[in-house]
Amino acid sequence: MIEVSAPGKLYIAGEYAVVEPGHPAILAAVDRYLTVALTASDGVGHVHSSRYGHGPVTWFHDDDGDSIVVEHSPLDYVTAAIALLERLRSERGLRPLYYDLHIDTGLDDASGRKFGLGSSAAVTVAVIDALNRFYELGLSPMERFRLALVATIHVAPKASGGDVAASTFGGWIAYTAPDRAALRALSDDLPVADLLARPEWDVCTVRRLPELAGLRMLVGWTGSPASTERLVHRVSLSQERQDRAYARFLAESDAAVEELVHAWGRDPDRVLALLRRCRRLLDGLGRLRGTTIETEQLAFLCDEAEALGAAGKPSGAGGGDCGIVLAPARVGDEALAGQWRRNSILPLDLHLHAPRGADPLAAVR
Ligand SMILES: Nc1ncnc2c1ncn2[C@@H]1O[C@H](COP(=O)(O)OP(=O)(O)O)[C@@H](O)[C@H]1O
Ligand SMILES: C[C@@](O)(CCOP(=O)(O)OP(=O)(O)O)CC(=O)O
Repeated sequence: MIEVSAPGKLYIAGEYAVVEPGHPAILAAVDRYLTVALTASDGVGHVHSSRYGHGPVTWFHDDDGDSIVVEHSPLDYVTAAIALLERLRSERGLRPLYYDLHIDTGLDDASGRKFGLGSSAAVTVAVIDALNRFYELGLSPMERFRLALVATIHVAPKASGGDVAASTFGGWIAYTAPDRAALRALSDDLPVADLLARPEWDVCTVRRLPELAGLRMLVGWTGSPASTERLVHRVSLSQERQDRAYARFLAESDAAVEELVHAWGRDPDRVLALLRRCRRLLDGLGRLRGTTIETEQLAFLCDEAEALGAAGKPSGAGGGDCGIVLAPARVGDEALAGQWRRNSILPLDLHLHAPRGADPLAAVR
């Protein structure tokens, strides 16, 4: 049996901007995991997961052995990852084999509450990792990341892949996305090995951030996001003014995130000031788009943090889910968590998932 696990993630800064190729975000991998156990099987493959309701997803090789057929499956990250790795396996002239996957997620809580810790990325990364070991493909971490991102954009074409990078590489990272639309357009026609080496990846960067100096991260969960429709408001600006404001958002986000990257391991006060700035940029984007990124609870979490001399921000798409706080030692956990509980914000006991083994990433200097 092969067993692998992949960590969840939290966005720290740069969300939304990161959807545009080449624009940076900072993420953390966190110590909650999704596990995939692979066992060899015969004649048919099964995927077992609580996510699939009553029965497993069933798949088998087609007659040529160069693609898989999935029975009764919704478009899905797991089968997208299997299909892509099986293509690569076939390109390498390796014999098709059968296996069962058992997926066990620790990213949601026992009662099924979804914390928004990036389960789709973790499951994709873990399946690629398991199949790499099973077929002994010898893929590097960067190749596994690229494969997981290509599988992801088969299901969610707009996803930036920041969560995929955090889950693959662990620790704190700075990330910029490739042009996913271009890669997706190429992905069915090119051999997988060629796709991984395309120039479209050049703008995609993953950099290693050092330990966070003088601050610690706290995470509060405000509940699952409300329906997007309820959070969408009418925007009265002309298209031209919206475009200009969006371009300004991107430029300001880039500047703040790059400064944050450089202050990260060095200057806690600067990190706090920049995180507060990122909070306001995100709120401004919400207003521009007519969506509520910073809900009342998230605003409360951020305001309380700022009042105590820390900094807080919605993490990810917003509209609910998690808020993060970076706090200096002088701000005690209980000061914040006590306030949170009175406002139905659940403190999550999450910490950084540090990268294991030799680090393939270039460090920020
Ligand atoms: N335990 C799991 N088993 C199988 N697939 C999973 C599992 N957890 C998540 N997924 C996949 O990821 C999708 C959830 O992705 P999404 O709604 O974007 O949430 P997240 O923000 O956690 O990534 C599910 O619909 C499913 O396809
Ligand atoms: C807006 C984003 O930049 C960040 C969204 O972060 P979340 O952590 O909220 O992600 P999901 O729950 O998977 O939708 C979109 C992106 O980067 O793809």
